[in-house]
Amino acid sequence: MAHHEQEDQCSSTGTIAQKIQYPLDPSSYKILDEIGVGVSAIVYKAICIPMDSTVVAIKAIDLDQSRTDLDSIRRETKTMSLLSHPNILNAHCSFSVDSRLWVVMPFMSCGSLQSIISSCFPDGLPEPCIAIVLKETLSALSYLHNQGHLHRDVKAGNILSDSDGSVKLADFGVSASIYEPSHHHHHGSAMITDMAGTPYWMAPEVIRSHTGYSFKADIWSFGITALELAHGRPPLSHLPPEKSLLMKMTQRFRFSDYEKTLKIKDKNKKFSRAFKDMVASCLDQDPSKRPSAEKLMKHSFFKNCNKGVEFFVKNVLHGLRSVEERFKESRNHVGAEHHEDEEFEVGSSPPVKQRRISGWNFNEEGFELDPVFPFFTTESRADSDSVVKQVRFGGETIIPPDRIKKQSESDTNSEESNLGTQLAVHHQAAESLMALRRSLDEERQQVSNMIALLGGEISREDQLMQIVERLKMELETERRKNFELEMELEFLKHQISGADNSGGTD
Ligand SMILES: Nc1ncnc2c1ncn2[C@@H]1O[C@H](COP(=O)(O)OP(=O)(O)OP(=O)(O)O)[C@@H](O)[C@H]1O
Repeated sequence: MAHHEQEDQCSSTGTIAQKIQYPLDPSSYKILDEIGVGVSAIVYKAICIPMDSTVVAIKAIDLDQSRTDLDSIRRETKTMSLLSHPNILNAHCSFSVDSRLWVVMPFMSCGSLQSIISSCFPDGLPEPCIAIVLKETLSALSYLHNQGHLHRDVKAGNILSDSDGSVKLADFGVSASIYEPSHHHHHGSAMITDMAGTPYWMAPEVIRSHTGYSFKADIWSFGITALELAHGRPPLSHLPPEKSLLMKMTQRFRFSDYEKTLKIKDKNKKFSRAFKDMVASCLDQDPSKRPSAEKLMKHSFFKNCNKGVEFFVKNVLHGLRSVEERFKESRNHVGAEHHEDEEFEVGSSPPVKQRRISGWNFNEEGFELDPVFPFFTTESRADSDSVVKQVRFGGETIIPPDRIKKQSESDTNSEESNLGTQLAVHHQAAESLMALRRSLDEERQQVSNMIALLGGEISREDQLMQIVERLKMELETERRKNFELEMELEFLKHQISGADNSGGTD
């Protein structure tokens, strides 16, 4: 039974009267296939029967999971329908069907850039194609910002593409207003104090939330999207999407550090200086230092992007299987290989377990950001001798193949004993760190003694410089190790609360 909550968005205003009005009842549409699943929505490919069977996409949003009322949605969709830009995907119409809101929109036959990457370019797109996609997206963002709107959920999953190479930014307003309804305007400028968007793409000030959300937060997400397109997934996506954890990480995120890791990790992958510079400017911790969308358009990366959409069509879209086929395949794939790779699954609720992704690793030698969670497992209860330690290789966490099976068995059978063992191992690690610190102190003392003995041969200034240098290095090492332990502890807490929750429901 359909309720026509959504009035005609188009005919009521003379300004866009030429826009075709799509029917507002579900019986006018025939659903053909499922093409995607979001957090609380399913996206279908459908035809609109009275409209010469035009192919459309219908996003069916579960209103029970939303915190807003239909009036706000209606207002938001109305605002949206007044916006018009070649790189913005406008919905045809929307109406409610039982507890779902159907948003009918043009069908973009290649789906989202996220779906393209996940099925065909797991390691990311070639730079000239990234430039094309980002340029089009930025043009949409610049328009939105100039009109006084924020997007609040910029990511590859919301950039859609058609087979002719057109690129459109989608999900403006609808999802944002539905999932995150309360907007507070401070001092006349648009500042939103609630959480919006998806954690990995969120700017640090948005995660901290009390400082508010402004246009510059969209620019941060744009920078993260650039990295997502370049490497197949956003930074930190191997961490559980808990905001508390991501807050700590994002605040420490420095693009320069991140870049160093990538150099070590992915030697064959070379990006231009202009690209890196553009991304770095978006990922400045200080929002006021990030460029506006308009200014970013003038960046040399976009100015020198001389390849047209044909290049994108030829190198990415050409020969791509249909979005529905890819979606089906990804679902089967996820079902079959779930135990091997627990990365983000299209169509599932956000993952609660640690995801073993080797693509993003911040913890190379001499590098501060390393949220690597050591993967320990046991063959027998709390027997520290039988603990299988992870083997770190080129920044990836590799579990010896013969251990994987045992590990997955023990994962399910003795999760608690694993946690116990992990805590014991962490305790040991903490102790060995203390021991290391003691031995460093001793060594420092010996060096001082030596210096005192050799006093006549090295100048006092040089001696002091040497000591300072050495202490600096030691401090850096300690800081890194402490950070590592802190992250591991967070992860363990996360696992323990996960185990508690699942224990409660059994
Ligand atoms: N208009 C469209 N035309 C073609 N495919 C679409 C369209 N809209 C969405 N899709 C496909 O459906 C998938 C899921 O879309 P949806 O907007 O629900 O999820 P999302 O943006 O990835 O996640 P979230 O729910 O967090 O916004 C997209 O990745 C895309 O491949």
